[in-house]
Order: sequence, then C-alpha cells, then structure tokens
Amino acid sequence: YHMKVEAEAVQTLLNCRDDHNIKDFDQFHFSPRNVPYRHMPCYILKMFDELGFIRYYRIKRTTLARFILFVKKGYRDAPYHNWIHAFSVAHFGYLMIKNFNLVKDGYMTQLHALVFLVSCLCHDIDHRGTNNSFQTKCGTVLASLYSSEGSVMERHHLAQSMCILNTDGCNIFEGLTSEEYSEALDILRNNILSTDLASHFRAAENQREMIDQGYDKNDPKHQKLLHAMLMTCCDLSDQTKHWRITKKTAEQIYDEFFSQGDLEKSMGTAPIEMMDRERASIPDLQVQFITNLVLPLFSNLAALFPAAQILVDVIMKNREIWKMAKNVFQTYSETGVKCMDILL
Ligand SMILES: COc1ccc(Cl)c(-c2nnc3c(C)nc4ccc(C(=O)NCC(C)C)cc4n23)c1
Ligand SMILES: [Mg+2]
Ligand SMILES: [Zn+2]
Repeated sequence: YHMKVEAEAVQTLLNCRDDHNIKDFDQFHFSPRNVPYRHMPCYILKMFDELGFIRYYRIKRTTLARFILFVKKGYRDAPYHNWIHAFSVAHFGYLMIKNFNLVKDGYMTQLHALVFLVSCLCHDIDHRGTNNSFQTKCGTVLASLYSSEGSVMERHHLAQSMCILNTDGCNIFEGLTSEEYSEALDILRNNILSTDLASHFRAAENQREMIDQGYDKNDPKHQKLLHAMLMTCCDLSDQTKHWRITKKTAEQIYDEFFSQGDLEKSMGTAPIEMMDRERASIPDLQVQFITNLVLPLFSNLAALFPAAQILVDVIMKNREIWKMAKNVFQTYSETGVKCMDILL
C-alpha cells in the first residue's frame, strides 16, 4: 500500500515557525513528550536545521518535510511504540550531538551525525506493539521474512525506512556523493539493527572494554560500538527524565506487553511473566531493568562523556522510587488493589 502525504501538509510544515520556541529544548532535563503533538514535525525540521545538516548536505527543505511526514505516517498507534516515542528518541539523539559535541570533538563525522538522527527517527517504524519472540512464536509475515537472521522487527523497521527513502521526493540523502550514500545506508542499517535489545546485550561487554581502553576515534569497530551504544541510550532516554515521564512510559510499555500477553493466552500459549498481567509486578521488573540494563549503559556513557553523570543520577533516583513503590505495591496488593496510580 502506498502512504500518501498531502501537499498542503508539506507546505504547512515548511511554513511552521519555531515561534513556539520552547525554553530549554536543548537541555537534558527537557522532556520531548511535553511538546504539543501537532508541533513535533516542526521540531524535527528545527533539529535538522540547527545541526546544520540541511545546509551541509544541500537537503531540499520540501524533501525533508515530506520525509518527516512519511516517517510519522509510518508509525502505528501503539500504546508505546508510536510516533511520540520516535520523536523523543530523535530528540535525545539531537541532545547528545549538541551537548556532547559529537561532531566538533571528532566522535562522529557530520555524515554519521545526520544518519544517527535519521536512524533515531526511523528506528521503530511500523511497530505493531509486539516483540520479536511474538513474531516467531506466531509465525507472522515478518517472521517468515526475517526470522532466519534474527532481529525480526528491526529488519522490518530498516526495510520500511529504505522504502521511504526510495519514495519520490523523500530521499533526503539524494545530495550525497555515491560513496557517502552507501556509507550512510550502511550506518543506517547498523544503527537500526543495534536497537534490538538482544544485540545490545551481546555488544555491552565490548562497549565496556572500548571505554576502559579509551575510545579510538579512528577505529571503525569503536565507531560502530559507539553508534550502537548511543542508539540504545536514545531508545531508553525516557529513563533519564523526571519520575512523571518514567512512570507514564512504564504504563504505556506494560499496556503493550500485557496486550501481547492477552493475545498469546488467547492463542493458547503462555506469555512470559513480564507480559502476563496476572503475574507481572511492574516495580520489581523496572528495578531489574534499570539495574541490569539502563544503569550499566548510562554509566558507560558517563565514562565517555562526564556530562552524562547527571543522567545516571536521575536514573538512580527513579530506581529508588520504584523500590519504594515495590513496598507500597506489596501492602496494597495484599488488599487486592494492584494498579499503577498508587504511585505518586
Ligand atoms: C531498546 O529496545 C527496546 C525494545 C523494546 C522496549 Cl519495550 C524497550 C524498553 N524501553 N523502555 C523500557 C522499559 C522502561 N522497560 C522495559 C522492560 C523490559 C523490556 C524488554 O524488552 N525486556 C526483554 C529483554 C530484556 C530481553 C524493555 C523495556 N523497555 C527497549
Ligand atoms: Mg525497537
Ligand atoms: Zn524504540
């Protein structure tokens, strides 16, 4: 099927002024989820502009506007894996490029940074609110296409992104030389595939070693490990925000997980505990997720970029609140009340 994006929507986006320029948009404490939904495409355009990508790579504004609207249209209305998630992931990518001076300090070339931002925006396109093991377990079309290589959903997100780039008037990379173009697609592929948490677990040890040895800006292996690490940081960036955001994100994620669990039950298979609304204890699961994944990841980031230490502090604070919630949940669950709005 062919997604259509009306010409007037492109025009409206092009005319958008950032007169709604929000305070602290380029600060780590800013939550992109507070940007009005209808202004999100405009802020994506603003980020590309501000980072100098439009000038540097002679990207036609109409092409970028159409690309952004196609990507937005490519997201479904899942509780968590929707356009707002994509916007917030891209915003964190913008924050890191800007606040860690990734290009200025030579961690990335300008091309790598452009592709990194595009990867963030596209990394979950056409997500259905179900995870990789669901695709394989239920033998979905996507599993038949990609399960032999693994990272089923991520390969689909990549394929959808390529499809949009190949759509008339949407190829924002058309101004690149042919070798820049093939490098861009190679980095886009690695970045999107690296958002599969399973591949993050495989790479996490190497990321740690890379940082202990000292990051070598000219080592292609280090560059690839850094991109993968930064992609996962963006994907999990809700964890670095105020508790209200962290709590809201958890509600959306477990809304998705529990719906998948319900679906699996209706298909006669037993869901894993994290997806079973009868068994899952959200505070416990979140304490584990933060301890085993989020904290090690952002501690690695802070080892490389000391400015990220404030993010580690916020994550630890949020974990403390989940730990308190565990006790609150315990007492309430004895009395049968088991819901998220117990939490402050
Ligand atoms: C980076 O890629 C992804 C893909 C999908 C999701 Cl939902 C997330 C994600 N983003 N925020 C969260 C939070 C707050 N909690 C989570 C709890 C569990 C899991 C999960 O998939 N656990 C199984 C795995 C460890 C084998 C993911 C969670 N998550 C990240
Ligand atoms: Mg994903
Ligand atoms: Zn994501």
